[in-house]
Amino acid sequence: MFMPARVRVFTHCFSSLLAPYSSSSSSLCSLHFSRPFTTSISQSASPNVSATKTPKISVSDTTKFATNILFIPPGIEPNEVTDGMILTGSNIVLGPYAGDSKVKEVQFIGSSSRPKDCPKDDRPEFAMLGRSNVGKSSLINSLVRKKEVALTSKKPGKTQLINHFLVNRSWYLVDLPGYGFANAPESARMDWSSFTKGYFLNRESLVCVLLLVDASVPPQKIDLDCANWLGRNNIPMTIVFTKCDKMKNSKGKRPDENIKSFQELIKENYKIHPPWIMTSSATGLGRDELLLHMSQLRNYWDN
Ligand SMILES: Nc1nc2c(ncn2[C@@H]2O[C@H](COP(=O)(O)OP(=O)(O)OP(=O)(O)O)[C@@H](O)[C@H]2O)c(=O)[nH]1
Ligand SMILES: [Mg+2]
Repeated sequence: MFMPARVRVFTHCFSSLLAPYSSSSSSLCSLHFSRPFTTSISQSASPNVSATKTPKISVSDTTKFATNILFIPPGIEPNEVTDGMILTGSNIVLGPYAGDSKVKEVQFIGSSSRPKDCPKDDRPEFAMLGRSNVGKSSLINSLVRKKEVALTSKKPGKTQLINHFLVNRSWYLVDLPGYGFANAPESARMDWSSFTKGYFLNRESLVCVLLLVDASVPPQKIDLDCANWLGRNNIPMTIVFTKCDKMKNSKGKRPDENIKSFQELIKENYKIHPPWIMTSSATGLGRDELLLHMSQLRNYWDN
């Protein structure tokens, strides 16, 4: 049976034993659930990037404890994981598919108002998804180290179209309109469900969705609903916590506490925890690590 590569490999075993799902999008969730990606990897697959085999050294108690919530990429067995293979500020294990993650050039290719108008060249792509103002466009600028490749604003609703940015002439970063719009003017609201959902459900070249979650606020229902919707539709995601520099927040909880709460809520729905990483576009935190993670997803995809 034909199954897109992304479904075979990178979905995170969304549990069918879910607590009742309250989102109005539940009618879209009739697709089958995938098996854990770790069991669907071909044993004969060989990495197409050079990688030094990490010597087996003892695994700390922390790692042993965390193994069931680590993201273990293709090419590695859970018992091969050592502390040094886990990317800082994340649950992501770096595997043999990780390769050159340097951004040498970036080109803005164009904006599309409909998913069917997006580039048709099948290059692998990563899409930024998240509430309006969470920092999607800023993260693109941070990843490519350019200030205004993607336009940002303090006001929510800045990005209104599907914007494709070609990196190193070989893969795309895709900036998308945000959902939520809690503080946005009425004119900036849009029908996220018909516009952006169509993109996620039909884009064959989508390697992974980067689901951006603001770490400076407690978990929001709309973000959890979004994560659940992606899981139910077998769309692979990496949770990217943004604004982790906002540590001096005197009111409310700190980013690390908010991240922990979000993880706890996500854990209920995923048998295998999706990859997550802490970032800040203001300080560059997590930038290199996220690029490395994307390189391993991309290289496996290309394989
Ligand atoms: N402190 C801090 N501020 C950030 C960070 N990322 C983004 N911001 C700020 O958050 C605001 C929104 O950033 P954008 O990148 O435009 O957010 P967006 O998600 O693209 O928003 P929409 O296009 O409206 O959906 C801007 O004022 C950014 O400077 C971050 O990591 N730390
Ligand atoms: Mg934007």
